[in-house]
Amino acid sequence: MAVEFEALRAGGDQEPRDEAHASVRDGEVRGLPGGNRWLGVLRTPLGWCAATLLLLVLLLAVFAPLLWSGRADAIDTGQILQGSSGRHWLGTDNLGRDIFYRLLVATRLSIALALLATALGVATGLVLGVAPALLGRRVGRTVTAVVNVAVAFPGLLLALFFAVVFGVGAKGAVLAIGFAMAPGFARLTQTLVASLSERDYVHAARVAGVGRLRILTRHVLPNVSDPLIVNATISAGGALLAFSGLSFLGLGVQAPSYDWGRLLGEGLNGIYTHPAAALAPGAAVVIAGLAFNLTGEAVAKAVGVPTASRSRAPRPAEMPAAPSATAVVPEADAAEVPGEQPVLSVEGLRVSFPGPHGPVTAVRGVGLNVGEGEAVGVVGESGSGKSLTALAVSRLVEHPGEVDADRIDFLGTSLLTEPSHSAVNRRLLGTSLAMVFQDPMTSFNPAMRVGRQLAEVAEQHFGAGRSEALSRAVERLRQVRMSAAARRAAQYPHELSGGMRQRAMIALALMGRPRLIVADEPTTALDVTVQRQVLRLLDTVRAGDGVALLLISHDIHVVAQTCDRILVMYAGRIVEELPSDRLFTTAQHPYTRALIAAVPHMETALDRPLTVIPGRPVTPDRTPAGCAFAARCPVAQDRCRVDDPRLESVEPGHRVACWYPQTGAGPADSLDGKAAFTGEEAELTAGRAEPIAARAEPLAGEGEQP
Ligand SMILES: Nc1ncnc2c1ncn2[C@@H]1O[C@H](COP(=O)(O)OP(=O)(O)OP(=O)(O)O)[C@@H](O)[C@H]1O
Repeated sequence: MAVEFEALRAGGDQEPRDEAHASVRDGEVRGLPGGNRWLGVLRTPLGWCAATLLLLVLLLAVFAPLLWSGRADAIDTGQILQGSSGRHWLGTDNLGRDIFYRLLVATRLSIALALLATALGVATGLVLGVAPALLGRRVGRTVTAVVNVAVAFPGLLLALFFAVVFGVGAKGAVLAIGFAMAPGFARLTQTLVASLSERDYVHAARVAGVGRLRILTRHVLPNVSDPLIVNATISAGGALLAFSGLSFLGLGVQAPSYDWGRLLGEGLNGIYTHPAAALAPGAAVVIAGLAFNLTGEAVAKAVGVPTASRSRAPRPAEMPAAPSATAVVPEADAAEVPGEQPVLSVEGLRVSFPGPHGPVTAVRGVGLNVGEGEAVGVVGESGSGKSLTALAVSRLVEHPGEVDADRIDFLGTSLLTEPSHSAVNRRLLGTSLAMVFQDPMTSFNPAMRVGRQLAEVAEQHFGAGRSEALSRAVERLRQVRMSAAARRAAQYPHELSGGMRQRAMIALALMGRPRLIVADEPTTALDVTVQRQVLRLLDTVRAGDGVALLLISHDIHVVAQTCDRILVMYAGRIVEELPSDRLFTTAQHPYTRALIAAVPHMETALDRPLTVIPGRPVTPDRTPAGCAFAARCPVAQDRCRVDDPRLESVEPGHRVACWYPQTGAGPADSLDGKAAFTGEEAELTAGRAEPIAARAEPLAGEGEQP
């Protein structure tokens, strides 16, 4: 019993089952229908053994009491405590009753009580497991702490404790075993829910204003059901063993009822004279327990969930390597957007996470404005804080991340006056802000049809009925040039190609009435052709509907082609802001110029090494004093290593945070010959920043096949 409980507890500590889900979906992507997978598993030794044993146990549980209860209960005082014989295969008990028939009849009670206890354990565990996601942070933390304490107790000890609390008898034992199993399930559920709540499609649902309960029931629980079912099946074997143990100790089933544990206890008195009477109930417990365990393993194999016997060891959590050195940063105001009030206005945005030596600030005083219908690109190396900035303005940074800002105004309303998940923020962001994430596969709930996911926004925000919402979803899919939109709406995300999924994601973004689309690396996972189509689609949407766009990318050419203005981020700060048509001619920050120079292009000489930016980007926990780029900068002076420069305006619409901005006709001029740059930069001219809308090519979505 303890072994099974501990296995369940260990399951709770395992890595989130992303791999499991990935493999399930991979199986589907490879085109294996669900039925074939199950048949395939049934043909394996594990599959047919599990199926045969389970069938045998269930048949006995259903039919044995109907067929043989008369014989099992028949008292024969002339045959008391007989050994095995042709008439009584396993001998008789102290009232002369046939032990073999009693054993068969006891199957029903033994199995039923074990299943009941398992159901109670799973249900209680589920409630405790989802509570932190549903309740506020404080209550959630308390529930998690209680679960953690309960998990620390050995399962056997908990079961015995509850058995004493709930009293002797079958009912008390069911409650005892059920509640003893609950902490393990709660931990497993918490881990699974927590791992899924960081998925893009959950973020997307959250930003679309879908409530917590609905997110949990529609987007999270259906996707964690596989591992829970597998663990429940395996735990049923443990519950059977636990129940037999309690009955054996006299704490479970009471006379005149009997289960295998009770028969085992009675048989033990004569173990030396009639061993079969004790061994047979023990064997029955082992066989039935094996049936549940093997079934659990077979189910796991079919759905692709790693079980305790098939999973790898948990990885230790990643720890920051060095003491936090959060630099003090000069605050920068966002550049003015000419004309009307900006759609988004952010000032002094900081995002920090707790570190071993105090908070580590990953976004350090970012200020930005996005005007009506304007496309603003955020570019920078990996880890520069682009995604966190996007998540922070969308109010999606999760605990323990802390967002602090002087101002985050969206459509003239401050998002800081209300808690991030407040109904006011949800409504405002849900209808007017949309997010498009990098990975179109993780951006959709794999268990829901595409059309339904789109329709959810219309149902949630516009009170549309089911069919009306679905027709709106199909209409939006058509708008993003999805071929056979109605058919695609009825498909699951894995049935669409990567480009189609990203189009569907944009259609999802358009289900509300977005005034701003935040697209975080929307084309990184796509090939070059599809990338162009998606970028052009975003541009068309922007031009057609006047939707503002905040496009995040590590590819400076992608943002230059798509956006009006570019913000270059380094180490959690904006180091340069300029119009994209001036990027290749007048960029002044050495980092921006290095980024431009590092991108190979058609004219790049293939016989020379590609240009790279020397050194590595700084991490938030090792941000140095002074300019964070100084250690990699070919023009840095002593001052750069001491004082961090402010983001200062150098000309209208152009701001640079550098003590020694590089001026000249092209980014390469003043840096030519320095370590980070080559003469190839000179070839990067203004003509390269051709806006996508200027091209006459049609969108080529129709021909795309999944
Ligand atoms: N939940 C978190 N806890 C601690 N640090 C985090 C967390 N999320 C992000 N960071 C850190 O914040 C920094 C900025 O992360 P962010 O994801 O914004 O970078 P990015 O520029 O978007 O990079 P990429 O292009 O690779 O996504 C990184 O150093 C990252 O390690």
